[in-house]
Amino acid sequence: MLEDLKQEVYEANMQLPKLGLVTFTWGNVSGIDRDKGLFVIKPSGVDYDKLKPSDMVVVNLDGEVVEGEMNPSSDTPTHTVLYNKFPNIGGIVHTHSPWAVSFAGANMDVPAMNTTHADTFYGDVPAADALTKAEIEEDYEGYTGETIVKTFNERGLDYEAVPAALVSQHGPFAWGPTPAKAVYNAKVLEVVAEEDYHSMQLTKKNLELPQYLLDKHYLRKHGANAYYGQNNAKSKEHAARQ
Ligand SMILES: O=C(CO)[C@@H](O)[C@@H](O)COP(=O)(O)O
Repeated sequence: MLEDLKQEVYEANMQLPKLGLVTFTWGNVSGIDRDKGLFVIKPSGVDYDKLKPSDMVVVNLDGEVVEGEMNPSSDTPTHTVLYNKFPNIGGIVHTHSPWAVSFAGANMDVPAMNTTHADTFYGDVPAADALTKAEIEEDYEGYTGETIVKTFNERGLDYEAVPAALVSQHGPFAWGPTPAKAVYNAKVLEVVAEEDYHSMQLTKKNLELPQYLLDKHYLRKHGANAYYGQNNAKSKEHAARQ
C-alpha cells in the first residue's frame, strides 16, 4: 500500500543527512495521502544508512499504525496533530538542527531579518511554548503538535505563509505541500537561524526586516503574482497592459 509515497518519504528522509540537518537518527520526515487519510513516516531510531523505502510505516489520522513492521517515529503524535489541524500540508519534517535548536533553547522566535528569510517565510518563525510538566505527565503524546497549533491560532499566523515553528526547549518542525518542500523549508530555517544569530552578535540595533522588503521577497515567490525564476506572472501582466 502507498508504495510511491513510501519512496517519496524515504527520499525526503535521506535528504536530511545530505543537507546536514540531522545528527545520528535525530530527525524524521512524513508525507500524507489526503484522499486515503493515511500518512507515511520514518521508523524510529533506525540509522539513515540502513533505512529502506519498505521500512516506512503507514499511520492513520488517529495516529494508529496500519502497515509496517517497525515502530513509527517517536514524533508520530506531533505529525498526526499537524496533519489534522493544518489541512493543506502534504509533508512534515522534524530535526534537531543546531541553529534552530539554539533559538528553541532560548525560547525565541527566528526573526525575519533578511531577504533570505522573506523568500520562504512571510514573517518571524514563532517559538511555541515548551510543554508543561502536567502535559508531559498526561497520557497524551500530542501536546508538541498542540502547542504549535495554539501559537499559530493565538498570533493569527497563516501556516502556509510561515511553514515552520520551533517548540521551545525542543526544536524545529517544518512543513509544506510535499515532503521534499518540507525538507527545503527545514533547511531554510536552519540557514536563517544561523544568519540571525550572527547578525545579533554584530549589532544591538533593531534588525527587523521592513514590511516592504518582506513583501517584495515573499510575494515574488508565492501566490498569484509570483514572478521568480521561470514564473512570468509579472511580465505577462505587464505585456497585457501594453
Ligand atoms: O527527540 C527525539 C527523541 O528524543 C526525536 O525527535 C528524534 O530523536 C527522532 O526520533 P525518531 O527516530 O524519529 O523516533
